[in-house]
Amino acid sequence: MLGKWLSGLVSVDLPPPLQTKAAVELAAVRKIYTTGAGEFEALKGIDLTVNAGEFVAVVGKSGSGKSTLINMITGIDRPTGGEVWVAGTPVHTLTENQIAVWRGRTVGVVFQFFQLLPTLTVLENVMLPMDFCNMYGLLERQKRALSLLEMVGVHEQAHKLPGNLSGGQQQRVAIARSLANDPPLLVADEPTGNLDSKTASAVLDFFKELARQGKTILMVTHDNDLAGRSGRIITVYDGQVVAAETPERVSHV
Ligand SMILES: Nc1ncnc2c1ncn2[C@@H]1O[C@H](COP(=O)(O)OP(=O)(O)OP(=O)(O)O)[C@@H](O)[C@H]1O
Repeated sequence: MLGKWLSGLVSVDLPPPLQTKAAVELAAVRKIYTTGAGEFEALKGIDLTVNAGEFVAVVGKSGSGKSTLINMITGIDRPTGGEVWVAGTPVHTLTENQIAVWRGRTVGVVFQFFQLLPTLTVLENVMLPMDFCNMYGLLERQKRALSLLEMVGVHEQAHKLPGNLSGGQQQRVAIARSLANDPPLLVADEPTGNLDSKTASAVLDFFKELARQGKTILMVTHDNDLAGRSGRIITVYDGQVVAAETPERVSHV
């Protein structure tokens, strides 16, 4: 059943991306949640441009709309209005199947609680996005997964189950997995929220290095010190972007 669905996805066509310098462009993005208590406008017309190779931290109080914003960019959820462009693809126009394929190839996602599959080995977890998108040959997938694990320093754990690794090691595996299909954009929602400060700092260094190599990184964080080490801080307040400053500027306001 799953295999049939996956092979169906492999044949899904995506619109050819437009040539653009921007990695992410949001225009007048709105998100309204409908609940039993009525409608709630979580995003109130967001305009935002992030260029390729930028490392951007997204900060803001709890409930301000950071995760909702990130979910619009990854296609995990859809905007009620406005446009979301990622690397020249109009994400807001894609079908559900197109979004699944597009995300697998274009966006690496890292979560606070790692979300590794507990019954697969570390190696299999990292190979999963390549299997899902039918990227690289079968032998190449394993080689590539091992080299990504080596890059994040956990290759010796490759044949263990995630539950046998520390939190910091699991997050490194999750980062390796997010890079499996060599996506141009990495989106991390509170990636260090469950890590001690030393491990969190190491994860941040790793993101900085990836940005230096040309990846675009968007990281939601509650940690102002870590945000200050990114290239740019975007502050979300009450469903709106209220500041998009350089860290130097933000640290003085
Ligand atoms: N599925 C949903 N249905 C209804 N309301 C939602 C839903 N998801 C989020 N919200 C509401 O939208 C607002 C923004 O939520 P969001 O999770 O984006 O904020 P956040 O800044 O990421 O918060 P946190 O830092 O606590 O994760 C909140 O008021 C939240 O309660």
